[in-house]
Amino acid sequence: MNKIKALFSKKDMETVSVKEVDEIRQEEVIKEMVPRFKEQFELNDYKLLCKVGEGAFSKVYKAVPLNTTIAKNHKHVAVKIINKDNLHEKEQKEDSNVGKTTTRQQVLKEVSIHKLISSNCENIVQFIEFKETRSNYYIVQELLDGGEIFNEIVKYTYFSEDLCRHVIRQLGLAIRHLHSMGVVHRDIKPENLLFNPIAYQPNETPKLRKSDDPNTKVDEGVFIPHVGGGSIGIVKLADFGLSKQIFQTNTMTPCGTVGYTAPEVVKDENYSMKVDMWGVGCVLYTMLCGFPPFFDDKIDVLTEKISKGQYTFLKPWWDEISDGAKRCVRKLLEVDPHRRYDIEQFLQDPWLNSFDCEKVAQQVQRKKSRAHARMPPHVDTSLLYSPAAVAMRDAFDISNAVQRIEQEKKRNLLTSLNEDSELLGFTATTGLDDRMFQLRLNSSTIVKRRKHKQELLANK
Ligand SMILES: Nc1ncnc2c1ncn2[C@@H]1O[C@H](COP(=O)(O)OP(=O)(O)OP(=O)(O)O)[C@@H](O)[C@H]1O
Repeated sequence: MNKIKALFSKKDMETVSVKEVDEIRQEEVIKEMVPRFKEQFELNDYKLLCKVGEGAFSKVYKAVPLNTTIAKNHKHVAVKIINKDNLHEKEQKEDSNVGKTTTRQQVLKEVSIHKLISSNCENIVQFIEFKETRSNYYIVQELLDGGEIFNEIVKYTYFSEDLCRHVIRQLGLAIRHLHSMGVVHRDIKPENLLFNPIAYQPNETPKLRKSDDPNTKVDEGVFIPHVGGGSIGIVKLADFGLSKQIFQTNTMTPCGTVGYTAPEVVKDENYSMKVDMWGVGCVLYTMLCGFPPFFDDKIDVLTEKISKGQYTFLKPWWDEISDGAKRCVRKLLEVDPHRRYDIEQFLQDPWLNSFDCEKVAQQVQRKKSRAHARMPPHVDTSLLYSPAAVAMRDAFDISNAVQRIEQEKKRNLLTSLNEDSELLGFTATTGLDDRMFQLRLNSSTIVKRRKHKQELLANK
């Protein structure tokens, strides 16, 4: 209350605005709040409000800066907290997380790289400061209120080509900045793309593809060039835990998230900046159709598919996607890194530079009216709109993939076949190799993730 008294003593009653008093009150209330999280005890300069994310070794909180210099520029921030004890415990239990941030030196490396690259690029999450206490490391960064692009893919099932261009171009600009500083990210995935939200504008007539279930497809709304679509505005690249400054030298450290890892990495060959371009290809593919290019429950089969570049533009999901978009994906998912797009080539790609919302909208509208007539009668529409997106994170996370292999070994095949109600599966019906796109997604994994999301929301 002293601050309020001071304010009144400086100004006369009439000139003190309600807003000024409210702001001070809010500040005082926040300071007095009882800490809800154990991570708060050693952290004096920030008030943790709620958990906004979690990684293999960290928890990320939305927080209010109490230090006025930081509060001047940031009403809220994101504090990534890495607990030192958890880190060592996990390190011993999960040797599958090789290459992830583990030691103090690696945390400091993440910090120094993030610091180095976050200025002068609008598409990289801004670094604010680093703190270390007895129990934790704290990496303070700008808060991206929208959350992960991953969740938006799950929400809308896939993105329109306009929205894909909007997102992937911004990722491209972030990567150009990184690569120009000799830094390779090595973990490009939709979970590491965060965004600032914009107001959602519904479409008068929602656009549908023939693979959509009209009862459940959430429309992404109006796309506004250079502003965004859905509720996705500015997109920024996050998580520099696997980044490495390599300059001209090639690197051989295994890293990344299995499904998005480049062939030269899974084959243990020397690799370069081009691994990020493979990641861009995987993200673009996933945004365009709603499921990832490489998918398999068995890690060795998945690895084999990646190393051979075995992916397809599956029917019917890819039928309405333009040739330009497919060409761009092909140039990125090129097994030979020498033939793969580099960042400059990607940013000059004709499809990427062809904003044509009107034309696309008309085409979609025309196709929509024919959509149901063309739907093959044997295709179960309830399985078309990708449940794969919901399971993507699990499917691509190294530790989860390894866990699944273990579970699979334990599980008797017959029992698992009898658990029909627990398995969501679909097999495409074209002449292509079925194994390429047979997805068997364990619904319990989906349920677990949904529960986890509910807990996160409840904590907010
Ligand atoms: N600046 C931010 N603003 C908002 N949310 C964030 C921010 N940084 C991270 N998050 C959320 O926290 C999650 C985990 O953060 P991050 O990826 O940095 O942690 P990690 O431990 O390195 O994760 P991983 O296991 O993927 O390596 C992100 O996927 C995102 O949902």
